[in-house]
Formats: sequence, structure tokens, C-alpha cells
Amino acid sequence: MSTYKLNYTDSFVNGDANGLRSNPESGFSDLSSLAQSEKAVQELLIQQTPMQATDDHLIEFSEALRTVAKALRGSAEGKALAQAEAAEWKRRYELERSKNLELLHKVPLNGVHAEESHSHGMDHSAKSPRLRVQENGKLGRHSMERICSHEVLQDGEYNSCNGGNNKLKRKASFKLSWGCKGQANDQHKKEIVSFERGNITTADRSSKQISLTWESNPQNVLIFTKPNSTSVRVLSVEMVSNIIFLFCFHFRWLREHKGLDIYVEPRVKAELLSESSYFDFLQTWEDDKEISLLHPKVDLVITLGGDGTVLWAASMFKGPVPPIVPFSMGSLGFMTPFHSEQYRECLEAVLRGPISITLRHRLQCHIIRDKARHDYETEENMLVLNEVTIDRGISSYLTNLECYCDNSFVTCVQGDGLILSTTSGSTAYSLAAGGSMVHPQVPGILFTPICPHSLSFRPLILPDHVTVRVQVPFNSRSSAWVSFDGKGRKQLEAGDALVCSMAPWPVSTACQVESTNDFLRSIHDGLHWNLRKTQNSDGPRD
Ligand SMILES: NC(=O)c1ccc[n+]([C@@H]2O[C@H](COP(=O)([O-])OP(=O)(O)OC[C@H]3O[C@@H](n4cnc5c(N)ncnc54)[C@H](O)[C@@H]3O)[C@@H](O)[C@H]2O)c1
Ligand SMILES: Nc1ncnc2c1ncn2[C@@H]1O[C@H](COP(=O)(O)OP(=O)(O)OP(=O)(O)O)[C@@H](O)[C@H]1O
Repeated sequence: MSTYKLNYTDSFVNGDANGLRSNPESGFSDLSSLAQSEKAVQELLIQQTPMQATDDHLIEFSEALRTVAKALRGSAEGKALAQAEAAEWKRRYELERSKNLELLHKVPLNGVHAEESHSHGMDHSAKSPRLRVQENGKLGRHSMERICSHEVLQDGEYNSCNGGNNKLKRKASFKLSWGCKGQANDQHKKEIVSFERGNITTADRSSKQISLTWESNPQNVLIFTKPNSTSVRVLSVEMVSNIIFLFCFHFRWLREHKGLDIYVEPRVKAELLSESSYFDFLQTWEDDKEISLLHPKVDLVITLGGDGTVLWAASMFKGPVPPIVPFSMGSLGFMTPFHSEQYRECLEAVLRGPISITLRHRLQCHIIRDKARHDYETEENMLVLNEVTIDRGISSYLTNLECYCDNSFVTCVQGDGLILSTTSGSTAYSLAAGGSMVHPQVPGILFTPICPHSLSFRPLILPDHVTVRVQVPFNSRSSAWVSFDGKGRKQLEAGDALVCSMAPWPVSTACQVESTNDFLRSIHDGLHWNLRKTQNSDGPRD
């Protein structure tokens, strides 16, 4: 059988100048060949000077050639500069990395040297980073393939929360690994498609069983709680005291509160302090902007509430999100598989690891205003875990929304509105509007109309790599309203557009059992999905 090769294209590289591809490693050789071509053009112009006087077309043509040569030269120069800059950044990164590795060995962990603490009978799961690096080498041959791991991160910033004690904060390191069901793990291939001898075989599947294993001890916990709930308040008092015990028990070197930081919202700290001054050690923040500084510090997020509290916690992180352990204290729990009564066992299991997680994708959305079309600065990006909704708001007119997918026209929505949902959000508003329920780890964007005034508008599921644009046409009778996970309403005037694509920062939530089991349990218990009395066996038969 003949062999052949399939290419895939990435929309971001389509703009490459083909002429510059001859030597991808170096922009400098491109530069010299361009200089030669430009010289050749000039020579041609000089040779043909007598003809130019009479032939306007030739002059135009030579001018065009000169412009092209100039543009190509500019592009090659830019490329060369970018390469030089990249090399410089790589050099700085290597330098920083070796400095950090050195530091890791020298800087005391909570007052105790890494080597010292290890030799003083601490928990053997808490190994020094250097040992972990060696283990990682072995892990490559392990049956579970490692997809993501960060060694101990050092944010290099000083803690600005709560008065800013000037100690260098460290972040716990963990690794995520995955395996495919029904496939011998050691045969697992990293590449998505292989084209050996002309046969196409998929080696990677989108549905992965992901597990999280701590590689160093989590020390910084952030707790979010649902407001105005007495039961949540009572549990948070108990849990905060117990978390300290749990962590001390698991990681004996974290005696007392030394090294363990618990962050709570300002409201919660005030509530807890009104119970007892004991809670004075809790960390918090004053300005909401400070929350954005928490990611480099927080190892683990705990939520006490319903799905809304998980959405709230995720919305606090405008970039990467630490793993979330969600405890249910609401009526519906699609993203909160842990029962609050069993929080001790659950937290122990999480600290012990490895734990299954669901990697929930988020959508990043931004509004482009017609008025500010030419402005460099656009409105802030919004990240949603469930969905972004474009609806008619208080207007009683039909919304009229033009929808495009990667610049291809999709359709015009005439109805109450449109929901662009993640697969995690498929069981929320999208479901109520007639969208399908989708396993949260299926990568895709749900395109679900709200009350479309048409007999044939079925919901769509689009692949995760597309960009969707929803625009209010200039001839629209009314404006539309956008909301993000049911919050933060913004008005879209005629000509304004919402652009939405998959965000690079998913939200990992801990599973009770594993992703699929948890999903099925939630639709059975939460929605009583397909509940029907079983038919009697005594009746007509074939
Ligand atoms: N008609 C509807 O079903 C409708 C209308 C508006 C908003 N919502 C949903 O409410 C969400 C905001 O939640 P909230 O708690 O802040 O508001 P909320 O307090 O109004 O609660 C909305 C309900 O949706 C449930 N929910 C949230 N996310 C879910 C998910 N991924 N799967 C299944 N159920 C989920 C919550 O548990 C809650 O019961 C929005 O993102 C939207 O999906 C639904
Ligand atoms: N830490 C928080 N700070 C401010 N608002 C929050 C916080 N946690 C949750 N909320 C908001 O409170 C509302 C209710 O929260 P949540 O959905 O968790 O509880 P619930 O309504 O009791 O749950 P369920 O709908 O499952 O019964 C949501 O709109 C959510 O955005």
C-alpha cells in the first residue's frame, strides 16, 4: 500500500509568508536572499531606464516589485528580531531555572532545610524536588502518561495579602496523568493520529480519565462559601479548625499552623472572628484586585455551597485555576459531588491522592463595540464555566442575532436569544432551552437557541477549536443583553459583537468516584433523568 501524508492547518499560521519558508531556522539567510532580489530589481530598473520613459506599465510593475521586496525584507527582519528575542528569553529562562533549582536546595522550608526536614522523619510522600525530578524520568515509562506537571513553583513575589509577611511563598507541585479506557496503557501513543503505511489510526481519545497526584505538599488552601446560609457558616467554623488538624496529621512537619495558610473571603473572616478571636490567623484580602494575585499562592480551593459557589470560585481566577474540591450544600449538585457531612474523609482522600478529576473547559468571551472598532484596547475578557447568554433582556421584541463560526455564516437567531455553553454547562440553562446533555470532558461548544421562532432550529454542538461571533445587526429593532454564567449583564447595541472561543485555562474539580460515574450520578440524582416505572413482565410477548 502506498504511504501518504495528511496535513492539518492552524488558523494562526496561515499568515506565514511562503517565500520565507526556505530556511525556517534562520531569518538571517532569508534577509540576504531578499537583499539580493531587491538589488536585482534595482539593476533591472537601471538597465531598463530608456524604456521606462515610454512605458508607464513597466514603471508601475517595477514599483510594485520594489514594494514587495521591501515588505518581504521587513518581514524577514521582524522574524530575525523575534528569533533573537526568543533566544534571549530562553537564555534568561534557563538561568532563572538553574537559580531556582539551586534555591530549592538552599531555601529553608518553613524554617527547616529541605534536606533536614526530609531526614527528620517527615512524611515520606513529601520528597525533595530534586528527588522528584529523578522520579519523573522514571514516570515516562510508567503505564499512566503524564500530561502536565509543575515542579514546585516559586512566584518570586512577596505575600501582599494580610499585611504582607515577607516570606517567599511556595506552591505545591502535582502531576496530572491520564489513560484511555480499553487500551493497554503501555501501547499508548502520544500523537493524535498516526499515518504509518497509509493507515489512519487514532491513538488519543478526547475522553480521558485524569488523575491528580501531589508531588509536594499543598500548604495554601482557599475556601469559598455560599453567603447568607447558616448551615454553611456552621460548617465553615468546624472545617477551618479541622483542616489544620488534617494537614498537620498528614504532613507532620506542618506543625501548628506553621507553613499552612488558609485564605477566606473578607466576609467569612469577619463572620468567623465574630465567633472567636482564634480565627485571627486566617488570611484574607481587602481589595478584589488582590484575588488575582492568589493563583500563584493557592494550592487547593474548597467550596461550600451549590453549583453557583463553584461558578463563583472559578470566576475569581482570570487565568489558571487551582484544583477545586466542591462540597455540596445546595439542592442541586452537578459540580459538587462531595457530601459536606463526609468532608473529613474526602479531604483526607484528596490530600493522600491520587484523585480523579474532571477537567472542565471554560469559554473566553469579549465584546467588540462598533463604536470602538478601531480602538486598540477592547473590553476585558470574561471567562465562563457554564455559558454566555445573549438574550432580549427586558425588551419585548425578538432578538435578531447574526452568528458566525470561524467567519462562516451559521445562522440568524430570531427568538429570545442564544446560549453558547461549555459541556459542563450543558446541564444548566442550555438543558432548559432544549440542548443536549454532554459529558463535561467532551470538548465542544454548545450552540443552543432560546425559544427560536422557527420550526426547524435544532441545537448544535461545535468543535472546541472554533471561534464563534454573535453580532447584533445594524437593522436590529432592539439591543441585546449578554450575561456570563448568569451574571454581569452587558448591553449589546446594533453593530456590537460578542466573540467567544475555548479558553486555555480549564477548571479541575475533584471527583467523588471518577468523571463519568459522577456525571451519570448527577443527572440521575439531580434531574431524575429518564425515570420511569419498570414495565411488568406479565404481558404480551413476541
Ligand atoms: N432556565 C434556566 O434553567 C436558567 C435560567 C437562568 C440561569 N440558569 C443557570 O444558572 C446558572 C447560574 O447559577 P447560580 O447558582 O449562580 O444561579 P441560581 O442561584 O439562580 O441557580 C441556578 C440553578 O442552576 C443550577 N446549575 C448551575 N450550574 C449548573 C450546571 N453546570 N449543571 C446543572 N445545574 C446547574 C444551580 O445548581 C441552580 O440550581 C447559569 O450559569 C445558568 O446556567 C438557568
Ligand atoms: N462566595 C460567594 N460570594 C458571593 N456570591 C456567591 C458566593 N458563592 C455563591 N454565590 C452566589 O450565591 C448564589 C447561590 O449559590 P449556590 O448556587 O452555590 O447555592 P444554592 O442556590 O443553594 O445552590 P442550589 O441552586 O444547588 O440549591 C449564586 O448565585 C452564587 O453566584
